[in-house]
Amino acid sequence: MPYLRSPFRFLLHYIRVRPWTFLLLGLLVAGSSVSSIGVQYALKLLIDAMTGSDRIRAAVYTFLGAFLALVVLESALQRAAALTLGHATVVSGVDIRLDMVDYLTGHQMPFFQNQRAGSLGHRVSGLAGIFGAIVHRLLQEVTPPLIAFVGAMIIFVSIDPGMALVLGVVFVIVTVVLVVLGLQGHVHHKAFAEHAGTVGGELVDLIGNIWVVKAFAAHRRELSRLQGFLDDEASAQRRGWFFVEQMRGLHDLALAILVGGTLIWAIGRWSAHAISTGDVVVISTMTFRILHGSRDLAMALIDTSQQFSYLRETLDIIGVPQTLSDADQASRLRVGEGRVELSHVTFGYDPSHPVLHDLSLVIPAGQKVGIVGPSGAGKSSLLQLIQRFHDPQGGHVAIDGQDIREVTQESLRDALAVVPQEVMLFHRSVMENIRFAKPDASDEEVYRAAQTAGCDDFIRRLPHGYDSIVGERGTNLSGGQRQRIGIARAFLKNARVVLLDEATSALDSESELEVQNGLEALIENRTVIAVAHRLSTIAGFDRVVVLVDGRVVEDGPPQQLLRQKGGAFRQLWVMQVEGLDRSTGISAAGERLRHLSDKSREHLGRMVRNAWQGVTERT
Ligand SMILES: Nc1ncnc2c1ncn2[C@@H]1O[C@H](COP(=O)(O)OP(=O)(O)OP(=O)(O)O)[C@@H](O)[C@H]1O
Repeated sequence: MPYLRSPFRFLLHYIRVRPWTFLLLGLLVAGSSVSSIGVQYALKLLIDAMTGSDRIRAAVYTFLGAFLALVVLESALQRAAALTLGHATVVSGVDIRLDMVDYLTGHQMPFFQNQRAGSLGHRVSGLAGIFGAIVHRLLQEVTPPLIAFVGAMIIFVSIDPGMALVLGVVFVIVTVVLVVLGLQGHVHHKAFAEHAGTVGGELVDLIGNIWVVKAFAAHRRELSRLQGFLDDEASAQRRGWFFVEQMRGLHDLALAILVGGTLIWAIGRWSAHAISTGDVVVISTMTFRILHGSRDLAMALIDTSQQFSYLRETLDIIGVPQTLSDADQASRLRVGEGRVELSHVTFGYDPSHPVLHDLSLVIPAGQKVGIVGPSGAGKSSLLQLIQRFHDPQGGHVAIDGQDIREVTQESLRDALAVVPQEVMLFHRSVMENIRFAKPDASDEEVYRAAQTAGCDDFIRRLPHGYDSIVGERGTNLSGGQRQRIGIARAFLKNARVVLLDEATSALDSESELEVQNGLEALIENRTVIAVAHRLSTIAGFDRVVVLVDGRVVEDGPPQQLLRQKGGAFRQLWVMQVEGLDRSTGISAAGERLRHLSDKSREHLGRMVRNAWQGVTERT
């Protein structure tokens, strides 16, 4: 989106979305500022009519009427401007946040992994706030003093052009000096903003890791660490305030001297009968007004420049171009039987360090494939490529014969049901979380999905059954319960291709048995690609692919692979049957396999056999 590239374009974009509202707003603000000058001028005419030698009664009442009418008009226009401004910023704030979240969801997963979710959320809300603040400053604090200045100059020129020139120059000098000084103080505001950002980040981190804090009895330690950050923030804030107050004091002094000087001069001219009483009144009130306005103007300009820097910084983060967007001519994926093909796929998060090497796999529709291998072999990366969370640097992935880069990401993900290793749940009810897969599913369908996934019983035992709130990220549920809800959600989606990324990793043996039936129902008549550390999950699958360092080292039906003496799959199987748990067994095995990664595949196989010779012999 080009308007995310610069703060000006950003502002302009959201003004253009509602041109009439903002035009009306501009007219109302200008109208109320002009009326306020009219009020001053009507007052001058009124006083002149009252104090003039002829004292025409009718003229006095006419000017009084005009004065009162202008006072009412000014307030009415001001109120209308405030209401329109409120409306414009509120509705634009909704648009901005929706657009930003829409744009954010188009970023690749690493973008989110590299950012704190809390801070991104704050930035999205912050953008709406900044838009409102800038529009408010420009229309309520920059435009009125400028119009007042122009109006005052017109009145002063009609009274005394010399004085108009002097006051005009003074106004410009005072404003420029204040802006220059204010910008120097920018460094204090910047320092405060940075410290405030750090405190915010620390708080999010602390609360997000509250379990660790409690488990390590680190409550006092963390409080004193936080106190350090808060103290730094407080001193930066104090320096900023002190600076602003110094500026205000300086301005008040200049204001007193200038207004006093102007009045003395005006009264001198009035004594010499060069100007009227009304002129003296209008000169003094307008001088006071524009010099006061110069401070508001300077403050508003400084503030706006700071808001612009914050806007630029936020757009630099949120508005980075999306690296993985749909192709221009992308069509919807035409879902067929669910054939998945990876053809010569080479992929690395860092292209110079591939995690998958020239990998080819054809998975016919309806086949159930288990992907096994040591930790870091690239199993999850393979599933991510099928979901197109990344594009491979070489080769391609196709579903039902269509290259997934040529179909819309939405249609691709519609066609896949995924149960990840760590099931993410919204801070919503269980019902809403399961129904997320199919928003129009009836309650009955949700219950059925939950029963199939083996989670109906425990859900009904929750305090509010299906209406129970699962807590942020599902913290009110156990890991196994979350995973079963994840399976129910995938079941409800009813997609042709099912991806399981260690879907049973968080289940104990008892729960696993409960879920096994659910999983079997989920995968029935579907293409299944399952990453599994717990090999029992895939024992009944049609095929097992063993990945080591991003390469396929074995591929075949599990029974056949199990018969291969010294084969990698057999080694892994033996280790689990022998009772070695995942942390001591598979990971260690994985590490050992990984060290052999640079050897040829054949050599690797031989080394694997040797490495686990002892274990094999015991079988
Ligand atoms: N987002 C990422 N950015 C950079 N490197 C990554 C990222 N995700 C994974 N990797 C690296 O890619 C390699 C393969 O990781 P992957 O998660 O695919 O392995 P895996 O076989 O699924 O491992 P595990 O069984 O431990 O889950 C690892 O070296 C890992 O460190």
